[in-house]
Amino acid sequence: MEGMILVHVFVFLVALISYIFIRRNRRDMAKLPPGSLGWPYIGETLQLYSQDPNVFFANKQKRYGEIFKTHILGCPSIMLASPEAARFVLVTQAHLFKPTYPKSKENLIGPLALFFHQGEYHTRLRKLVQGSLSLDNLRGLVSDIEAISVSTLNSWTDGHIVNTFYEMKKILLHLCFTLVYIQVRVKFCLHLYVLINDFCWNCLTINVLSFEVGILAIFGHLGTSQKEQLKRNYSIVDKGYNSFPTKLPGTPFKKAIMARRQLQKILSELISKRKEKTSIEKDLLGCLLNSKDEKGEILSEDQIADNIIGVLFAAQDTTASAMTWILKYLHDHPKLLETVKVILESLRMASIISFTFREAVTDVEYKGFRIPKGWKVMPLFRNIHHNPEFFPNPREFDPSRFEVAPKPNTFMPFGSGVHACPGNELAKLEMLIMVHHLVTKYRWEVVGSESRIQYGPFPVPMHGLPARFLKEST
Ligand code: HEM
Repeated sequence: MEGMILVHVFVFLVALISYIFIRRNRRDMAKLPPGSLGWPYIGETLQLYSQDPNVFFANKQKRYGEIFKTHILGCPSIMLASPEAARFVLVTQAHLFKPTYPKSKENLIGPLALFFHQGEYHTRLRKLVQGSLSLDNLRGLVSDIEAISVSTLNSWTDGHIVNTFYEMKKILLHLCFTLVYIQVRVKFCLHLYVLINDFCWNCLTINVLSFEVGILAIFGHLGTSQKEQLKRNYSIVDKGYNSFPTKLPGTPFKKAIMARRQLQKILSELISKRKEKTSIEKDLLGCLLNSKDEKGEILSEDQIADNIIGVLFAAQDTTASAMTWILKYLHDHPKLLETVKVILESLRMASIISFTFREAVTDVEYKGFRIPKGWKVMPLFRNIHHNPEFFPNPREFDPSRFEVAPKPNTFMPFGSGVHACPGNELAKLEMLIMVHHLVTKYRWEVVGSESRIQYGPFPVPMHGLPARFLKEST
């Protein structure tokens, strides 16, 4: 009897060891995806910067297929250009990949902002942000958005040439103030584009009138000096965000760090003032201030500030860029007035967020390929949106393709999974209102025939789409 037990134990152990051995071997055997890691350390960074990044990725996909490796900005990376792979990283196996940003950007926005985190903290913050951007809350904003859009559009019609992108940003700045009670805008940057970007941000001077009205709508009556401080610091952070991250005195980055500190101070004062109020507001600041976790803990002031700045950062250039593209496509295809489809097709064509970043937190195997721990993983939204298998003649602007819903996971302008965009309804609302007023009451012509794109960091028609606007006589 004892002998039998020993034999069973022996057989079981042999089976177990073989299983572990085979599994490990299989994992070791799983190879890295095809592709080139380029030169030591610099990898393929130079190739990437010497051309349009979208061409770089598209050529790679042609050569290696839907999953390939490269090495950029000092990071070994794996690019994923199929809907299934994007879903794997962003949705089904999201816990195996963490969000990743350069430290310099993280510090400028605020390291406690939700998109740098995953797990419990992220879930808690996300609920609050989503709550403040709920359809119920947005309904209350419709008339504000309309008023802002109409007054901005009217201000364009005196015959001068408008830098469309820059003007769109003003609208959004305005709206953001209304939305979250704060004063900073930092661009939602995908760090590959940081050094590519030579777009001139100097043109950012916040429109005094809209700034004043926004401040009034948000804070009631603020002292002139406080308003001026907000305006000044806001534009400094904005300028420094995409500059080279050096702390040498006098550089735009160093100035941005200092401006960010100032904003923190101003925000802190505004938070204290809000705390003194007895009424409970439903906006983002209200949601963050009133939140308690299961232990009854409230959010710290830094957590609140970083997340307010973070939401603004995520909200502004993305929507301004999308609206500028919509204007361009509407201008190029004047007969297409079916607003919703035009917006969707513009989002597909422009693919504002061309890709996103994650980092593998452990060795991961995907379709027989190994994604080593610590490597960057990039789902390439643009490549998916421009794949003829999912969108025939992908370079053609054709809103009618949205008469039929796209196949699952092939259309992700707002991302997917736990970090998908909580502001997507607001963005769509803004775009709808803006386009509605534009096409019903205004006409415009694009000045010049520039077809190039600039990245700042999001794709925008060159020079921000200079255009002249006319109000239609009623
Ligand atoms: C056309 C406009 C917009 C586009 C194309 C866009 C796109 C995206 C995408 C693709 C992501 C996911 C990034 C990732 O997975 O790494 C994202 C995240 C985010 N977006 Fe947007 N967005 C837009 C407008 C907005 C607006 C208006 C807001 C807020 C008012 C906003 C707030 C956020 C936030 C807070 C996140 C991070 C969510 C998280 O990490 O859980 N976005 N956005």
